[in-house]
Amino acid sequence: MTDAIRPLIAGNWKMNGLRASAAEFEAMLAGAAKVAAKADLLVCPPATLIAAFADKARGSKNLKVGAQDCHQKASGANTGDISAEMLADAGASAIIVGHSERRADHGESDFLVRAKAEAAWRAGLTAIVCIGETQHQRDAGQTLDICRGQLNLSLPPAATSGNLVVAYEPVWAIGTGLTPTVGDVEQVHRFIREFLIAKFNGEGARMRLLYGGSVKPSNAAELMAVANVNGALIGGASLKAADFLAIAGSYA
Ligand SMILES: O=C(CO)COP(=O)(O)O
Repeated sequence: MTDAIRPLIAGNWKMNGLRASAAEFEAMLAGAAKVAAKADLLVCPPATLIAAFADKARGSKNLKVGAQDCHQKASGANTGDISAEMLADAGASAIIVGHSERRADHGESDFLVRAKAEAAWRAGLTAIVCIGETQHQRDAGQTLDICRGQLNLSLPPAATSGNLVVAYEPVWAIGTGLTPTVGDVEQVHRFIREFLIAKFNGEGARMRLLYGGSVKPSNAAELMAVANVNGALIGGASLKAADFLAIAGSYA
């Protein structure tokens, strides 16, 4: 059943990119058509670049622009924050919520992540909810328990295959060059799929489930071929058009 799920290759630029990065984005846009038959592409630049990139991508069916975080409220006295409605207005089509860097650096709880996912939906956007264990938790054999807890508390009950993407990003694999074995990825993704089906029935069977953490052109084909891996959430390698498109090309 999962074979029918259309893959999503998403780039998370994190706190990287200036207006001059538009050239790199344009190269991604130009190359996107080649992989469009097999996968959807999403680039999540810093908030400062969303509107400019979304303007460039307007009308493109191949590549969309997303955001990396949002505030849970629509508007108000929240200095420095950006709402999902503002991101939608800037042209974003999806928002990453609950990235481990937000959970760790900004103390974001599962409850807040859930509220942010609901904020994305309120604005009509897809929520990409991130989960994953730390090295310490992995060493203690708690990987599946941690994932279960995060899934339980971070996913709102109204999740559908249209409004939710789940990204499994083991924290120890992010930016380290380390990746879990194919067997480990398969085990965790199967666990997540079973959780989603138990909670959301048929919708859970169709939700996109991304792997993230040190995905690069040299390991993408192997990771993307794992059962229940329906795409990737890519950090460092998504900053270069050649690498990002090569990863997406694993499906071509
Ligand atoms: O955190 C990530 C994507 O959200 C993964 O980052 P890297 O691909 O740089 O390991």
